[in-house]
Amino acid sequence: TSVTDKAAAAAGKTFDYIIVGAGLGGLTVGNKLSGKGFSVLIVEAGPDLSWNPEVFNAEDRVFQSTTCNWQYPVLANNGSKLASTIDSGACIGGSTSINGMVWYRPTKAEVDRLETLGNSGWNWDSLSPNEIMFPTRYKSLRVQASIRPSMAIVAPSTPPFQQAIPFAFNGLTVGNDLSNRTSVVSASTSWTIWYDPVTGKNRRSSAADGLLWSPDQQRDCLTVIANHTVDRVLFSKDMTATGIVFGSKSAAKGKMSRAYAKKGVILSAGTLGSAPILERSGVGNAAVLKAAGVKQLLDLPGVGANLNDQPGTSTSALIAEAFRNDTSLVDSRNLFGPQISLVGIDEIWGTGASIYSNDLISPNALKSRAQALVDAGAAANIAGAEAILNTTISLIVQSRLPVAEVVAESYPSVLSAIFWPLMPLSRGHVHIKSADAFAPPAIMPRLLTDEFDQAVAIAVARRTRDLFSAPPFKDVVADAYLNPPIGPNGTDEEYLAWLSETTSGASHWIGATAMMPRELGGVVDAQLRVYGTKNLLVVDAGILPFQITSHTMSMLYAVARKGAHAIKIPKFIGNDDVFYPGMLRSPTAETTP
Ligand SMILES: Cc1cc2nc3c(=O)[nH]c(=O)nc-3n(C[C@H](O)[C@H](O)[C@H](O)COP(=O)(O)OP(=O)(O)OC[C@H]3O[C@@H](n4cnc5c(N)ncnc54)[C@H](O)[C@@H]3O)c2cc1C
Repeated sequence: TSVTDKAAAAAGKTFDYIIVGAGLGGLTVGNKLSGKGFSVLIVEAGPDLSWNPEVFNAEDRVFQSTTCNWQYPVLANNGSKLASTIDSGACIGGSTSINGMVWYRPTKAEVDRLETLGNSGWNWDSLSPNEIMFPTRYKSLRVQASIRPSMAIVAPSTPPFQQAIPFAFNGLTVGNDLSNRTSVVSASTSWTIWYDPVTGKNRRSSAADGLLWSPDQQRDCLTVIANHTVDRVLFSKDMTATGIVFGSKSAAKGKMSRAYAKKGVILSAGTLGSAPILERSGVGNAAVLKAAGVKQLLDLPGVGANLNDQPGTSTSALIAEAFRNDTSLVDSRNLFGPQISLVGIDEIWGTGASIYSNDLISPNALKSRAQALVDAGAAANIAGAEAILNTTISLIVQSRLPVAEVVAESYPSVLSAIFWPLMPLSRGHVHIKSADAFAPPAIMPRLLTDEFDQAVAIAVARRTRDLFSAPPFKDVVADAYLNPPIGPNGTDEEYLAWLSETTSGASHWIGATAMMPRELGGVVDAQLRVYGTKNLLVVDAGILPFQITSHTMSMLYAVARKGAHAIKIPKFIGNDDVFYPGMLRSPTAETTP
């Protein structure tokens, strides 16, 4: 494998495939295609930071670090610029170089819903979720990589949360393994890490670590160019993708180069990167392209719409001074300390859940929700908006999947409950503002604009505070209302005001190049091909039309694997496959390394 910063390695050259973005999707597909002998060029906007401990050392992970982070600017619902930014991986490895490393499987119900939304062949059986796992560098270390015994199941340091969480969420079953969940549980989780016996530390299993740097994954026919941004896709007259225009901002006068693809161009620039590339290439909504000064080649109004993330924030309580060194209570920033609970509408509202489910399934409510999305430019048309909303609603109401995730953590002076609605109905958009490849896109997430999402967030905020004022925390907490500083009788309006100030995306951005029928506003078909084009695919998180309850990574490795399959590699799953079944072992079966 050749990894370089030099445009000359590709300028004017022709490859079988060109992949845009060296993140989870791009590296997975690149690994598969080059593994079958195709010549592959991957162009990545960010640098190689594999040497940087903030990236490789899982235990020194820095939250919201500026390292390898686009920190995309973000717009409020009224169009004004917010002070907060959006985290997204900006180096080789993409977001897997900076993410939270939490890993568990999606459920059958939601995977099967991809097919009922009109994506033939996308179901539980064909995606083989029982084989969904992450790549790691050393096969021999795969058991340690899946989960460390010290944090297996419920981390020993978290029993107080285990005791308290069912108090806050009525009827919540305390389970032990999110990876194999069949219903709501409260548990620790698996991490995309591997244990390095040489340093005695856990290393991050990023897509780059497992698929690019790994000694047994080297290729003669794979070239990766770092520090070069892809501006646009080149098309022939019949809209066949023939290559890309790319360049580095620092090169003299931003000089751009071209590279050519015989068999295909694959966009894997992430949800917030691929839609802008399509738009700069003339593919998208007519009004957006006109405003940006880009000539439209293909009308595809769904590009950039349907943008979605889970709206996250956290409540916290102040621990009384006498208990701040109590290790049975405080996990001291233990990487494996957080305990995750997934809660459904029944655990949140009990018998009152029917008020919400009746509203969700009401045809009139559906119509006005869909109209609101179209009016906001968050859906291409009413039929598409209704189809997507209905999919999520049926997962909430019929399948009774969890609607919120609560991550409980304890620090020396505070107990904290980070949470987000898991299956939001709110949608936003991401578009270009100009044809400048180096200008950030205009991102308007419109988080918590749907009343159901608001209701879930308000209720979970209240419930997590019940948790702090109940046993076993009651006697050790000095102030159960530290954040938000809203007392026990806070109104919905007070909570909503706090939520709108503090909420930001959970970093699971999806949907801006959604896979669904074109007439519903879809951007790619079930083979991940961009409608109306030839030899152009999108393989990244943007193709997921609705949220998955398992964080995105596990699902996306399956998407990328299926994407590579769609490119028709003969004998795709074989001995050379890098996804090791050993990862699937139940955490209970782990042994000390
Ligand atoms: C802070 C954070 C925490 C997260 N935590 C978790 C977690 O704990 N568990 C989990 O399952 N998921 C988590 N995720 C989500 C998960 O990592 C992402 O969903 C996943 O990596 C997305 O894969 P992707 O291929 O779509 O994009 P990415 O992996 O982001 O890759 C896109 C790549 O394209 C490059 N690029 C963008 N534009 C261009 C351009 N114009 N030219 C060339 N290159 C370009 C980017 O620099 C990037 O390297 C987290 C994400 C973040 C950011």
